[in-house]
Amino acid sequence: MERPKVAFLGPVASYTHQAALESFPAATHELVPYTTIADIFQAAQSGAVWRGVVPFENSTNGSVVMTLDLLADRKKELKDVLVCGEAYVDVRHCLVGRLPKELRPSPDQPSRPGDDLERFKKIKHRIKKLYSHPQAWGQCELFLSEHLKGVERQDVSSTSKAAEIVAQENPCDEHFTSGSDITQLGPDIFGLDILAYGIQDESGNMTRFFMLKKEEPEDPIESPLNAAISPTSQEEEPILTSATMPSDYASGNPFSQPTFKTLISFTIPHTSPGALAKGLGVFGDHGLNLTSINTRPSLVEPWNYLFFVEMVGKRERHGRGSVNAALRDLQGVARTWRWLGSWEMQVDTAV
Ligand SMILES: O=C(O)C(=O)C[C@]1(C(=O)O)C=C[C@@H](O)C=C1
Repeated sequence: MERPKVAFLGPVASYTHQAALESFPAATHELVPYTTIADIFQAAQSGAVWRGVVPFENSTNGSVVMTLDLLADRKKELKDVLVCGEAYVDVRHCLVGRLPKELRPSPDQPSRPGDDLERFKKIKHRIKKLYSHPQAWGQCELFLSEHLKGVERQDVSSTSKAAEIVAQENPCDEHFTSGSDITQLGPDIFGLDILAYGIQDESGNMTRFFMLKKEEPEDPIESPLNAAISPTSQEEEPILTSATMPSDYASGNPFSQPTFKTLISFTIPHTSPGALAKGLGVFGDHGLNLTSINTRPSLVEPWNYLFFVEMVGKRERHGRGSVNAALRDLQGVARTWRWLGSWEMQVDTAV
């Protein structure tokens, strides 16, 4: 039987690949590498894949701007893409490259903690260029500024792409000029050596990933997509809700009800004083706990923004509940809004 396709940011061994493997086992899913986060959104929109996995935010370096910009969907080419899940992955960056033969640890000699750093100090002057995903630099700033200050950095589409380039540029130890950081899966796959383990600034460094899908008929009715909301569309919107789940999230109780999260984007009339406070106020009015807020330029007019809010709760097709009620109120104060999905919340392992 054909396995459902899942898109991830390739090549293999990126953190997005790791997140995809954790949520969609390779035995039952076909994991397909894509070059950019935009390609993954497009593959979800076109139905070329059943699910897509994209990074959303990192605990050290914050939001992944590319993902927010695609969720903003300014060209209205991704109108059916919804977030349908999340996953947390521990991100332990490794600097990889090629060690000279004499410094390569022998397989039968277990290496001791700190060995890698001692080795690294002997060869760091040979590193002339670093490659990585832009999001990763900000997670490793302390190590990079202490040991590799001033070394040229080149942004590439993923940490595994960086490792692939480094492997090609350094076919043998005599040609060791560049390094990249990558998951611990990477060095074996690309035939590279780990020059330094765990170079991220924060030991608890984590990235949260979103699972994307194309909207399905059983999903709640889509909101008027980034379009002006007229009073009639407010009445026509058939929002039927049920009570949102009681929130004992992160309790770890296996018998508790699953808890959901919802992502909404909206724009406000910027010249109207208090518009943003009113927009955010509707969620508080309905007892909804906001879990993240982001903004991106709307690109409709300079200094106008699109706001993203994430909350605990679920928009449902049938019944009455807090998220649906808040969305009804939001229609009265927002210029445009869009529901971007509701999904079962996962517990951050650091909690
Ligand atoms: O380059 C990768 O390995 C990715 O999966 C991308 C990405 C990101 O965009 O945040 C994912 C996790 C890490 O935080 C660094 C990079």
